[in-house]
Amino acid sequence: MVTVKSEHAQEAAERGHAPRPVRAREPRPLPAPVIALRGATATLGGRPVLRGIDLTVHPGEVVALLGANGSGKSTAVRSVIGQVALASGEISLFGAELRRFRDWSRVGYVPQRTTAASGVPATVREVVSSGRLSRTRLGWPSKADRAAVQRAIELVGLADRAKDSVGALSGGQHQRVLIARALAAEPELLIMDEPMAGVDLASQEILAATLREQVAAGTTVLLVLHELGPLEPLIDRAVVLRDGCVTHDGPPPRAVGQHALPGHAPEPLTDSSCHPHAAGEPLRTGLLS
Ligand SMILES: Nc1ncnc2c1ncn2[C@@H]1O[C@H](COP(=O)(O)OP(=O)(O)OP(=O)(O)O)[C@@H](O)[C@H]1O
Repeated sequence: MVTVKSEHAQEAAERGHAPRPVRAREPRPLPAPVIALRGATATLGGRPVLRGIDLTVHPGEVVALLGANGSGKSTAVRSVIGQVALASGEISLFGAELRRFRDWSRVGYVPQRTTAASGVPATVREVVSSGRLSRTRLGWPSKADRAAVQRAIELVGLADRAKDSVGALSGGQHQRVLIARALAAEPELLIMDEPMAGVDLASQEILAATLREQVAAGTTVLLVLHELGPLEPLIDRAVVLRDGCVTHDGPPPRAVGQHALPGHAPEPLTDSSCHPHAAGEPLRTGLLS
């Protein structure tokens, strides 16, 4: 075998240096998805609600989960945070199997419209502070903890209401408190179930600005939405559910006509199995005409 040395290699050899081997650069491993659901099925009240869902959310992505009433959106996100047990399938968070995942301070969750106070008198600051508990060390809030709570309150535009009882707030303001509570822990992943439900346009704009700031800081977001509204420009990808199955996973669909409005009629349960959405196939989500 004849070995041909390059001029450079020969020079190096003459100087007593071994030529540096030229190695092909190894592909960098992709970061683990922040959320990965594979083949998720769930049954509630004896009825299949999730029927084999695959859902992946990558670091820094903003993914909207869309679909008609009862299509399984809330159940899907509740399964991600361990509130609904799967009948089969797998879930991982930040690369860890859900049942081994302990680092909940990395996750902020805004549930579907509930009252933040649950009848207990509490101020806006107290409710928002409760979202910081997972980060609080030694049982007493540090200066950084207090600053994070104040920042979260300011982000949602409630600085002037911080000392007010949440019971005295409007529905939209309530929703902002819940969002601030989730932001107080400075989570890497924010999961929100219909954050815009019942929120007036002015509050929606505030929430959209808040979210824009989180996304710019690198937060990963999974949102359940009925309509894209002011959040549309932030959304990288939409996953559409229908009858517990994914019917679309890709660019956000354009909501048109009356189906773009909230409160549209649920779709009838017609399929008995999941059929992945084929490219070009019309989307039937209840959001679209
Ligand atoms: N705890 C429960 N027990 C029994 N059935 C349930 C329960 N929770 C939800 N369901 C049913 O599961 C199905 C999916 O509900 P889910 O709340 O996930 O839908 P969704 O897409 O979030 O709907 P919406 O847009 O109305 O919030 C619905 O038919 C609902 O009635």
